[in-house]
Amino acid sequence: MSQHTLYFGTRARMFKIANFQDSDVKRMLSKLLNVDKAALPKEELREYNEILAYMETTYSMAQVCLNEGPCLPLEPDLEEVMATSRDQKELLWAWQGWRDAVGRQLRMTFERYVQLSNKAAKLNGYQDMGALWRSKYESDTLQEDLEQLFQELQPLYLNLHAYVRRALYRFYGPELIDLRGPIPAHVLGNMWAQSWVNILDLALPFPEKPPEDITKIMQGQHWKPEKMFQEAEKFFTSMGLLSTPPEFWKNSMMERPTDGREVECHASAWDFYNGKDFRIKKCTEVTIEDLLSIFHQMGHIQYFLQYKNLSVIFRAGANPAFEEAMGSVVTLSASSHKHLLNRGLLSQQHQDKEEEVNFLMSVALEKIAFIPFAYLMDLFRWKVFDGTIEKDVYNQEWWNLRLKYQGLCPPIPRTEEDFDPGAKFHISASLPYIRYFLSLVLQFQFHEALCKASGHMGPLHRCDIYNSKEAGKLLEDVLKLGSSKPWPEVLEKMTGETKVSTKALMTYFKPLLNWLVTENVRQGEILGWPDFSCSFEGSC
Ligand SMILES: O=C(CCC(O)(O)[C@H](Cc1ccccc1)NC(=O)c1ccccc1)N[C@@H](Cc1ccccc1)C(=O)O
Ligand SMILES: [Zn+2]
Repeated sequence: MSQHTLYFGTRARMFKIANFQDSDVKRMLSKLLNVDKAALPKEELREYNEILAYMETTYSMAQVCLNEGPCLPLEPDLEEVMATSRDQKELLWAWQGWRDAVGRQLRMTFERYVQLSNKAAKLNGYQDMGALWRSKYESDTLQEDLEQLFQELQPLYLNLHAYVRRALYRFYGPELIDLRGPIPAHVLGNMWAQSWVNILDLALPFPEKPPEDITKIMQGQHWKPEKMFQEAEKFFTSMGLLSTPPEFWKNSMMERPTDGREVECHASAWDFYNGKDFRIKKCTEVTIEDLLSIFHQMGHIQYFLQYKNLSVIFRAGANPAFEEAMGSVVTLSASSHKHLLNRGLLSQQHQDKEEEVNFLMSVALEKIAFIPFAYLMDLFRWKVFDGTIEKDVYNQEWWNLRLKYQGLCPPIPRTEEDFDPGAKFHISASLPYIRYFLSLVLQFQFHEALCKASGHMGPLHRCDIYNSKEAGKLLEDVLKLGSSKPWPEVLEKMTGETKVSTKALMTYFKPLLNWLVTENVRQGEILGWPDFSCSFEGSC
């Protein structure tokens, strides 16, 4: 890949872009100029690839061993513990064990990774690797725009945080939860506290009206991974979009291999750039969470299929957030009560007002809780790359950001022997993350546009674009463009707007925000975490 990139990058450097008129040619040349890590001298490129391989292998092979007995991998075992255990000691065991097994091992390597990354970025004409990552968004106000989006979403997050803190206080008590302080990071139902949907049972607004357990229904109906993939594909073809070729079903890895092969289980979608071979790699479990994850991956595949006739250089999303948003926007319809009922995954016909608040809470625990996490992941790395965060304070600076943006703190004291950011896949795999923050806002903006195109009337959270050929056409026209046009033009084609806007997201969650504010006022909640000195024994 590096040889190919270098060959074309070197040739592109022989031309002066300003001398060309054709906007496509100018766009192609400017994209070809960035050769990423291939700019490194041979020896350093080899070292860099070894470092990348070591970090990703360490992550994918890591396990946490019980005193006497089996060792548990992250997927599905440790994630299952984090999702279902309500014993804070067991949660702490998994949380700490994972960070000891991965983060600690990567600390030194990560320091060398930063050096070589920045060297490669400089050889491509960028200040540091963070600048190179940000350049993919072709905007010189990216960081200010992101901060603005984050600020607009703060009221929603702060109200959710205060409400969930109260729910956890009710369950775990004052020795663990400080009602005026940050929340310990191990009791949110997820290894990185990036999604809180697994503690919905503790945070249900109307517990007397619990939602049906879709995972149980899927297992009761004997769903298998292949059927989950077919279900996701059917959503896209129902909109008149493209079906997957035979190679996809032959070459994808849909389950963790049982023949002893060690695989990287973090889900991913792959384009082999030959117009025929497209694959998903996922260690699928039969759960609703994995079904929605497969919708996300199938969104990547649909993008591959739609832009496969473009020049290779344009076979990418309009920007990295568009790539992530396409699958997630379909997930918004697929997870709606209307859709799940229609697909036989729910039996309860009618959803009353209170059940609707419960539903919106489950979506908020997934999507709103995610906002500050997705934002801080690259705030951290951009500061590491630009030298603001020096290597001897990596871990405390990570937790400063986790406190400032997420209102979390570590359940046990951390030191600079630890490297907690490394315990997240994307940091060990050198994968940028701001794309998911931007995708979160974009997917609601897209959802609103597609719902409008489908003729949907009524609240946004009841919209299901399944079977809508009009929505499919709108989506197809955008996906076909790949990265051949500047993304504001593509956004305008889809939504009529040229700027990313939180309006649609706020509209979607309006009924929940109203309920949350009323509830938090009734409880006299403090929004935020003024008591951030982690003095409580046991908590933080
Ligand atoms: O990481 C993912 C899903 C994996 C992926 O589809 O984004 C995957 C990441 C990856 C894995 C290995 C190599 C490269 C990228 N991205 C792709 O498969 C992908 C990305 C761009 C183009 C084509 C495919 N989601 C994020 C954020 C997220 C997204 C949606 C819901 C919840 C959470 C996470 O789990 O923290
Ligand atoms: Zn993705």
